Amino acid sequence: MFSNAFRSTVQLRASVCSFSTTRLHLAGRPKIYTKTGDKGTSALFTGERRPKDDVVFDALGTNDELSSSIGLAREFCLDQGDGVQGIVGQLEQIQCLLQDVGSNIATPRDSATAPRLARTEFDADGQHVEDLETWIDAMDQELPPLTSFILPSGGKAAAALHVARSVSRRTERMVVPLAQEQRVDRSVAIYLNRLSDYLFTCGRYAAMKAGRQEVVYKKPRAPRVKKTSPVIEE
Ligand SMILES: Nc1ncnc2c1ncn2[C@@H]1O[C@H](COP(=O)(O)OP(=O)(O)OP(=O)(O)O)[C@@H](O)[C@H]1O
Repeated sequence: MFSNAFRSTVQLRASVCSFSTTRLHLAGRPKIYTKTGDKGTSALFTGERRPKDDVVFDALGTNDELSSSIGLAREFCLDQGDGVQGIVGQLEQIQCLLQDVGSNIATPRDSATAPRLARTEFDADGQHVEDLETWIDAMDQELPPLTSFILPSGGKAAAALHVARSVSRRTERMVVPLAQEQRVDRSVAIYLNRLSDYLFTCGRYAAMKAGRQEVVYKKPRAPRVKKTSPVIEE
């Protein structure tokens, strides 16, 4: 299941790829369904087809979930308004970059042609990671220091940002093995790693701006053991 944003970008990108020639047309208008995926395989940007349970599609699908969960968090930030408008703009930029992350994942670095590799390179100069770090540091200046574990909480925007953070970590887990095998650029794994720190900080920041207390971890009390009178066996 794909978000419309993901579909439209993938299909836009697909239009420059060889596998787009299989798309069905109705009165000159491309249809959203090609039916080419019905047999359980799908295409990479190189045109290569693989089973849909291939690790590449796991990574692509999880990256899509990440963008969707950021989209939801962004909507909650918009609703919250005051104090988090800056985050809204940043999240939109990040969603655009995640489309580029998807292109990188869908273009195996170990087999794609040089022009395709160049077109889908991600964050070669580390600027996108640096932007995340700048945004994290700016929010940290305003936040109270962390003294205990916090639980995802602090209002709808903050809690949704924590969901996005955990999806970001799952995307990273899918991408790391591909990066280790040099099938995805290492910069993608680094970006996802920093993104989860950014989303964590955003969650705390949104809670603070909403005037909400973050729920902190408290060690649950051990159940009290009932004292029973000794059983005297006859
Ligand atoms: N289940 C999936 N999970 C993650 N990525 C997928 C999945 N299915 C397809 N993809 C990737 O997303 C791109 C766009 O998805 P799309 O749904 O158009 O593919 P399809 O299932 O092969 O085609 P169709 O839906 O037209 O039969 C594909 O080219 C492929 O790279």
